[in-house]
Amino acid sequence: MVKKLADAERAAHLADLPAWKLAEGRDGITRSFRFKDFSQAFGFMSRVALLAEKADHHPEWSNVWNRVDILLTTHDAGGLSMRDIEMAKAIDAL
Ligand SMILES: C[C@H](O)[C@H](O)[C@H]1CNC2=NC(N)=NC(=O)C2=N1
Repeated sequence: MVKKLADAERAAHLADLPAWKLAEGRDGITRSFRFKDFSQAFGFMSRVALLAEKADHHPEWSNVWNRVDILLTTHDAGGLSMRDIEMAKAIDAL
């Protein structure tokens, strides 16, 4: 059973993810992406979707034209877990 990260763990892992921030009002991490146009944004979302399926760990996200906003939180843990950290690193590596 995946567990929520403790405060000290969060700080350590977030130091490696400078583009991600702790979410307001949700126990997770968020990042906003801007692309040239909708087609680029959707292509990015398609790649993230494949990562999510492979990891069985899925983002909460929204898309408006060239903007993609992602929240990563672990529903099974009720908050931020290592699965979110690992998914954020995989997304940053796309
Ligand atoms: C049954 C399935 O493995 C689980 O529901 C997975 C699916 N994707 C998931 N995604 C996220 N973000 N959190 C989860 O706890 C989670 N659990």
